[in-house]
Amino acid sequence: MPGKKVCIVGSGNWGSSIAKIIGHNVKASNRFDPIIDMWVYEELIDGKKLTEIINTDHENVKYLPGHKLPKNVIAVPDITEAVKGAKILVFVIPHQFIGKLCDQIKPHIMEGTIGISLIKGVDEGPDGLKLISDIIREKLEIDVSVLMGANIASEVADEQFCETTIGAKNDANGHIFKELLQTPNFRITIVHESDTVELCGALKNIVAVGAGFCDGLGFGDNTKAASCGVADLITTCYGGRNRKVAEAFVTTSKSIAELEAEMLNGQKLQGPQTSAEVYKILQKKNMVNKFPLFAAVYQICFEGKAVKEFITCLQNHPEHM
Ligand SMILES: NC(=O)C1=CN([C@@H]2O[C@H](COP(=O)(O)OP(=O)(O)OC[C@H]3O[C@@H](n4cnc5c(N)ncnc54)[C@H](O)[C@@H]3O)[C@@H](O)[C@H]2O)C=CC1
Ligand SMILES: O=C(CO)COP(=O)(O)O
Repeated sequence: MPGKKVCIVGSGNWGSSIAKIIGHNVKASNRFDPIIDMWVYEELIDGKKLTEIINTDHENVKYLPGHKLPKNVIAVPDITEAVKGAKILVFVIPHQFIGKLCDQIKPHIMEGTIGISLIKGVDEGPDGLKLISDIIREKLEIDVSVLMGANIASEVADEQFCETTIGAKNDANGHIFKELLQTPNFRITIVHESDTVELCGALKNIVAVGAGFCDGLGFGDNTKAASCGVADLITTCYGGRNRKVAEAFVTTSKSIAELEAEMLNGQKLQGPQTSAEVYKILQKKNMVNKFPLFAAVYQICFEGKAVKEFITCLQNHPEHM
């Protein structure tokens, strides 16, 4: 029986790192088709199409420069072409683009297709918070697992050791994804509580923005750790893009949007937007007071609250009263 075709939906910083892993792993297993299609949001780099550069030089020169992708990873600019015939879909795009993309993919979904989301973010549903995996699940009517962890893309691409978690409601599918994604330096644990895994991955980005504020304001380690938990939180609060841009927000007094464009060369922040989505949900549920850190990050990023008030917001936590 021929191996199942895999399509990677996305090709940013994390998408390209994951493509490196998947490209290698499919060669070692007859469960998968050895050719991988990777959907690339087309753009011109010095007048040349990014897909052509990737397919010729085997490097995503914009989003993961300095790393060669395996030659069996083929960049495809048309999403319908990329997903054609695929039974395994790996979603790895900034969360704000997922809804539209799923609508384009839907007519091409084959029976028995499964998906995994590596996307950190949330959306707002009619009853409150909506998981990105739920958007994919509902729009495409497929089983969706998630993968989240303390996984800064460039370090994974450098093959530095790290751990990650697959949340899989369907155990057998979780194991298929583990075979597709695990390497000696990218160790995977599978758990059933998929929603919890996804929620932690999404919400840590808001905390990372808070950590960047602390760095920008020159606070010490105790203060920064007051907003910090474990694993992905630690990583993101020291090494991530959300933290870096939030620090520059304090030291340059430019807007988050300006800094994102200036500092990230097309890469996208997930933290500020997640804080906005979460804030709206908390308001609807009358729960803003229970989440002072999330509320403060939102108000500083979007409502002009002075960043020097950041700690004041946290000092007034109801738990401390
Ligand atoms: N970069 C990292 O270290 C990690 C990222 N993640 C998560 O992975 C997800 C994807 O992030 P990255 O791969 O880092 O992306 P990125 O932030 O590096 O790149 C942005 C990507 O969005 C694409 N894009 C721009 N406009 C678009 C549009 N209108 N429609 C569709 N795509 C468009 C760009 O072509 C590019 O591929 C995010 O949810 C992020 O939180 C998770 C773990 C690590
Ligand atoms: O999710 C990440 C590390 O696990 C990357 O975080 P940033 O998007 O803040 O770089």
